[in-house]
Amino acid sequence: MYKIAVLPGDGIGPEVMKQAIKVLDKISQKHNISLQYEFSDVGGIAIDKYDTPLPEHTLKICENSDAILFGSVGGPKWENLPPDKQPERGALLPLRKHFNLFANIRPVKVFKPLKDSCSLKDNLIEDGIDIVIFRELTSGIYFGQPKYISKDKTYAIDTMKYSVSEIERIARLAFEAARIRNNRVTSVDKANVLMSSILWRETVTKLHEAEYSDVELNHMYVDNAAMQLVRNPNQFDVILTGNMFGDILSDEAAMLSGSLGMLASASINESGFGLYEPIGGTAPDIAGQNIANPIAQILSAAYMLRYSLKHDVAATEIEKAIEEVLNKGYRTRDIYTGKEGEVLVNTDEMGDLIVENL
Ligand SMILES: NC(=O)C1=CN([C@@H]2O[C@H](COP(=O)(O)OP(=O)(O)OC[C@H]3O[C@@H](n4cnc5c(N)ncnc54)[C@H](O)[C@@H]3O)[C@@H](O)[C@H]2O)C=CC1
Ligand SMILES: CC(C)CC(=O)C(=O)O
Ligand SMILES: [Mg+2]
Repeated sequence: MYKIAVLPGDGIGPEVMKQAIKVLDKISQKHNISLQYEFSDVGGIAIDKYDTPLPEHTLKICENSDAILFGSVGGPKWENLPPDKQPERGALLPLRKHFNLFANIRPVKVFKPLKDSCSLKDNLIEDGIDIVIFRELTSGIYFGQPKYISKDKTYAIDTMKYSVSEIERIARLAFEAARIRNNRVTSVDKANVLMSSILWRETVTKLHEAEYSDVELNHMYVDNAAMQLVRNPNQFDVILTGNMFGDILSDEAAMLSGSLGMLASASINESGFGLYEPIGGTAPDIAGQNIANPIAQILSAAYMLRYSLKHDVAATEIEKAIEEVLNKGYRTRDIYTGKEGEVLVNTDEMGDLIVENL
């Protein structure tokens, strides 16, 4: 029996999590996988209830679980609180740090039926797109100290710090992934300006020479990478990068797949424990309307089955069911283009359709 900590969070989090649970219920029944969900509050909803974004009992539930299925946290209601009390800084980042989830893996795939929703022209995605971003998740500028706004509020400081061991451990995973994919790693940095990026580049180069010289490696500045992702995404196989660059590039890459609502991620530590979440946020602009795309959350559940629970067949079946539903023309609003054959559905309906196709 697997214990799953389920933390829906804020905004669209609970709406899309409900769909992921429906899918997990169906697939676990089908494959006789015993799942025990432990729901708990995190983020803004936890601030409202317990005056803290990461209550002790939520952390305990996560510690006693085999994996964490996470929605997303934050929203306008909580953004003026002191920094440490805000949902993102006070819950999500501490959770990532607490479990040492240093590797954030963000696969970018275009489901063929969504060619028309993709922000690129058809000819660019004829062969599909299959990229995976390895983003360092527990260090870099989001965590480096010092980090403060001066008392008189005339300046502020963030620190972009990376150690060799932090760079090596994420780079190693990226090289290993490339070996079982198309054998290419693009390491993205800003080594023409940042000291941490100079060390990043040197470290990746040394590791490559010492242990992974069979993998093709090239280095790219992040500004160029942002442009190249739109110009010619198929040049990328594995993208290896730091915390902030990976955050930004993966939102950009989401538009290759049609919508931020389509991409999920796995954040794992050295022992394989993982937190699984959509790459996007709480989407306050559409929350509460039953129109969000639940596919990213459902894919997060599939990645959880694959990476933490080692049920690859079940995960693949979920991915196939999603493809099938898209093939039949069903679209939530974010991926709806109005073309003949498309049927606009809401969040609940999309969840039900995926369950039916399992
Ligand atoms: N992992 C997390 O918990 C994250 C939390 N956030 C937080 O979320 C809040 C809102 O942030 P934003 O910058 O607006 O980013 P966002 O990712 O929530 O939304 C950006 C845009 O994408 C759309 N979108 C996102 N997910 C969607 C889905 N599943 N279906 C359809 N459309 C979708 C939204 O409607 C919006 O127009 C902030 O408080 C932010 O800090 C942001 C990113 C990640
Ligand atoms: C709080 C943010 C770092 C969350 C985010 O945007 C992400 O992890 O993609
Ligand atoms: Mg982000």
